[in-house]
Amino acid sequence: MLDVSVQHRVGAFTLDVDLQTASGVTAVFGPSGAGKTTLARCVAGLTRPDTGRIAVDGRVVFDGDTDLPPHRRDIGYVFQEARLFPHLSVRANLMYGARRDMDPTDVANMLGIADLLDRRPGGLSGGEGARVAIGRALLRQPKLLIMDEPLAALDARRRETILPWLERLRGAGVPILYISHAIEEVARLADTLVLLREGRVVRAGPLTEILSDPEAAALMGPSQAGAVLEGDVIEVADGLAAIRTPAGVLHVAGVTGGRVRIRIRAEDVIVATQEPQGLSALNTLPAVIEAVQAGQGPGVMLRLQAGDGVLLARLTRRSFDRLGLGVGQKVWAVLKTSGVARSDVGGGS
Ligand SMILES: Nc1ncnc2c1ncn2[C@@H]1O[C@H](COP(=O)(O)OP(=O)(O)OP(=O)(O)O)[C@@H](O)[C@H]1O
Repeated sequence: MLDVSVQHRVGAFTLDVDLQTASGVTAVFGPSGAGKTTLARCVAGLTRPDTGRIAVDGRVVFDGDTDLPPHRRDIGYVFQEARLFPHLSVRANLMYGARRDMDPTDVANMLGIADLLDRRPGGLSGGEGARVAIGRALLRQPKLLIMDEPLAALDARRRETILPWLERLRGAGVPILYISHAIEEVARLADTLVLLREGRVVRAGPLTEILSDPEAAALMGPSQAGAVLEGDVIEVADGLAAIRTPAGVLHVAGVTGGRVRIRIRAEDVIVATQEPQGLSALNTLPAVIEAVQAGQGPGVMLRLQAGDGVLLARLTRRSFDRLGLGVGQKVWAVLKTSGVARSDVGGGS
């Protein structure tokens, strides 16, 4: 879908990236200053890299000879702020740059903005404005949609309301390059994860694989680490959903049905050497320690194989030593399930 090899220097910073993405959502994740926006701008044609080659859907948009302007690259770009035209209606904003014979109805329905078509952007909430901006980009029928921190300008509550719409976008078939430094967003939306640091790709691969890799967790910062499990709701009772995941059945509140993704933060996993009794936590899974990654600080990251699923657990070195833990040992993982996301899309695990 996207084939990028670019080198670009700005001031003291050098971007040097080789990246090939598949269909679906590719998240580019990294700390502030990693070069995420610079990469997105090079792909979109807003920044001209010093050297390199960029192909979108097999078509070269930049190399030594070619440098197509942004509007000829068949790329949609959604920025942090919606950047809507205040004097145009929502409908006219949506249709801006789209083929005249396009009908915005389907896209407006998908994004839940069909009732807003005759309004002006001035009266829209931040979340509504963001959805209009996404709809406008989609209506140009891009070969690639770049979303650069599209939720960063929204508060936590608005982010929460718009994420399900973005989850629906995953099913719309347009490949998405999703730039973010918010791991919760990335864990909910992405199929493929690219870790960018200091202008370079340090890891790239399937999201679930990278998020369950202790070495990648160390690169991302241990407080961000957490494996993602995908599963199906098999029953809902007392407000709790039973979800069948590869790691076992988990019970989670706030989920109604369908296929879901659950991010389990490494900090929310407690490890016990015996099956715990009389515990308030709902989710206890038998597991085997598969790998141990010692950090520079007081923490140790464990990779646990639970059934056919993988979990990460972060313990203090002191607890690790006290419990006499090691690779190959059978343990019990006790989960404080958090960060549960509803996802309509059967991404498979
Ligand atoms: N015009 C410029 N002149 C000098 N340095 C620049 C310029 N533009 C970007 N940089 C530097 O390039 C580096 C990468 O910036 P970039 O905006 O791509 O990072 P980012 O990963 O998107 O960060 P954030 O998450 O904070 O948006 C930063 O160190 C930034 O200061």
